Amino acid sequence: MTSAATAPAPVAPAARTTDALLYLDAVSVSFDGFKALNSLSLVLEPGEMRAIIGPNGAGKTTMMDVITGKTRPDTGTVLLDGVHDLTRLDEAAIAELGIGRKFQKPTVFEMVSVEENIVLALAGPRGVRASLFHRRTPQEARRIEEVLEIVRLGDRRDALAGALSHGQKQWLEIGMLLAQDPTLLLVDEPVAGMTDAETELTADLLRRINVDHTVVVVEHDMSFVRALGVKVSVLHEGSVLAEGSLDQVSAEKRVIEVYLGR
Ligand SMILES: Nc1ncnc2c1ncn2[C@@H]1O[C@H](COP(=O)(O)OP(=O)(O)OP(=O)(O)O)[C@@H](O)[C@H]1O
Repeated sequence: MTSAATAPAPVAPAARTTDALLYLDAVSVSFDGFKALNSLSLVLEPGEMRAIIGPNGAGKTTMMDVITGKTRPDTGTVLLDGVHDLTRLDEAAIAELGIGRKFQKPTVFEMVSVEENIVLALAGPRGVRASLFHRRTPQEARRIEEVLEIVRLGDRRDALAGALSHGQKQWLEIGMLLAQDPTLLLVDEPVAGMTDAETELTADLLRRINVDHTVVVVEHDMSFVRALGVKVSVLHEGSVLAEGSLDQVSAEKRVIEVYLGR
């Protein structure tokens, strides 16, 4: 029998330690001794949109992998909403908490319509047949309309996703992410391969999404980052080299040396 003196202390609910939506502190990741992240610290306020830039190999993808649970850091703190320790959760649990990620290459269901792609994303794990044939609730129907409108694909709703342009496929995939209404959207190089006009529209689209979502965008295209008009973090060799407006970081000597001036 356990005596009162040795009984385990009651577990207190996790105390909120920061007001940040996303809090990374001193995060390091090594691959065979090479530090892909080297004591990276980054704080994202609720409702913020942040652009992440930096040369190839700076650690941008690895940072996204750590946030989504794909890669476990060797050391460091990663908190969502000040209470959820993301280093202890797997990818499914992190997605469940409301972190959605869009990879660089669009992965839409090409053989079904644009609208059906949104329906499938909205349904989550309900299964393809069940989601395409079940009767939509008014709330679901409203959400589908809203998402189609935000990603500017209302007039292509009946087109097969496979028939869309590259840019439209990217927007559709962003729409599929939005359908699940994540708290935090991570978007990896959304405008790579887009025309200038599509790039401009994508900046508008992300600004619209940022009205009610927190967003992190990794991108190399500086005209796009300028159009976003948000705070920028420059990564280099696995840590943050500079932070501020694009004009501020662009004026920093080290940033010009390692990235912008090349
Ligand atoms: N699984 C892995 N095994 C070994 N090395 C890795 C692994 N993943 C990333 N790296 C290395 O870690 C470093 C950071 O890579 P990462 O992909 O995070 O950079 P990045 O900033 O996203 O680059 P890019 O702009 O080219 O996408 C690179 O040197 C890369 O080769």
